[in-house]
Amino acid sequence: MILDLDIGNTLSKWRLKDAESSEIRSRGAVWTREEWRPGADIPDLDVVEAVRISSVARAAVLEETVALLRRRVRHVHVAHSTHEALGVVNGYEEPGRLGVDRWMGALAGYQLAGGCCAVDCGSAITIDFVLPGGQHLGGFIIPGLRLMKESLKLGTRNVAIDPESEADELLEPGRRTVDAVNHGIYMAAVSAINRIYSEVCDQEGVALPMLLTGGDARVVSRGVQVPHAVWPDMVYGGLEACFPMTFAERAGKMSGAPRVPEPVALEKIRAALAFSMLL
Ligand SMILES: Nc1ncnc2c1ncn2[C@@H]1O[C@H](COP(=O)(O)OP(=O)(O)O)[C@@H](O)[C@H]1O
Ligand SMILES: CC(C)(COP(=O)(O)O)[C@@H](O)C(=O)NCCC(=O)O
Ligand SMILES: [K+]
Repeated sequence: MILDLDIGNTLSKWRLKDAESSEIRSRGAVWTREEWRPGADIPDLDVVEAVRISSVARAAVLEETVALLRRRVRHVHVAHSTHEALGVVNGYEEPGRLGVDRWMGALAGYQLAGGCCAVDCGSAITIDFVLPGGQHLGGFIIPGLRLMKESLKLGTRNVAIDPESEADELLEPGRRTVDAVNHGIYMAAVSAINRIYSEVCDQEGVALPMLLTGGDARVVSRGVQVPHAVWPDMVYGGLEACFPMTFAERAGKMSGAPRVPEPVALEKIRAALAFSMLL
C-alpha cells in the first residue's frame, strides 16, 4: 500500500492506495497537531511500503512525522516547492516559499488541464494560475471561511458554513447575526474568486479552466459562476505526478481527476468584468 499524506494547517488528510491496482482502499483525516503519532485514526503502517507527503505545517511537525515514518516504512517521499517541475515554472521570486500544497495543486492542474486556475479552499483560500505554456504566475491568498468567521470573534456554533444551505440562501442579506456572518464571508470568498479569475484571464488574454479543492470546495463551488470542476484529491494528484509508483500513475493518470471544465470564451469573461465595473 501507498500512504499519501496531505498535512494542512487544520487537518491532516491521509489515504491508502493499492500499489497494484491503483484503487483507493481507505481515507481519513485527523487534526493537525503539535504531536503527531499513529493512533486509532492513523492507518496501520505494517501494510505501507511507501509514503508521499505534502505538508504546510510547522517544520517540527513534518520532521517528527518523517522520523516516525522512516522507522517503519522503507520509502518516504517529501514534496518540496521547486523552481521547475513537470513542465511548470514556479512564479515565486523564492520558489521554495510557495506553499507546497499550492505547488502540488498547480502541478496536478497543469498535468490534467494544461493552463489552469487552481483554487484550494482550506484554512486559507489560495488561487493560483498556470498559463498553457507552464508558467505559474503566482497567486492570491485570503483567509478561509472558518478563519474569516473566527476573525470576527463571534463564536458561532458551526465550524463550517452549513453544507446543506443552498447558495441562493447564502447570497441573501442575513437577518440574524449568524446568517449575516455566514452570508458575508461566503460572499467575500466567492466574489473574490470570481473577480480574481476574471481579472487574471483578462490580463493574460486566456480563458483558463478552473479546479477547486480543499475542505470547503463543495460549499464554495455553489457560488462560483465560473465553469469549474471540484477535485478533492488535487493535492494528492500532485504527489502522484511527482512520485509516480503505480502502473496508472506512471502512465500519467491521477486518481479521481475530473473531466476538464470547458472555460467560457475570453470575450464573455471580459464583457462580464466590464459590466461588473460599471455597477
Ligand atoms: N468535518 C470538518 N472538519 C473540519 N473542517 C471542515 C470540515 N468540513 C469542512 N471543513 C472546512 O474545511 C477546512 C479545512 O479544509 P482543509 O482543506 O483540510 O484545510 P487545510 O488543508 O488548511 O488543513 C476548515 O477550515 C473548515 O472550514
Ligand atoms: C497559504 C497556505 C497557508 C495555505 O495552507 P492551507 O490552507 O492548505 O492549510 C500554505 O500554502 C502556506 O503556508 N503557504 C506558504 C506561503 C505562500 O504560499 O506564499
Ligand atoms: K488552502
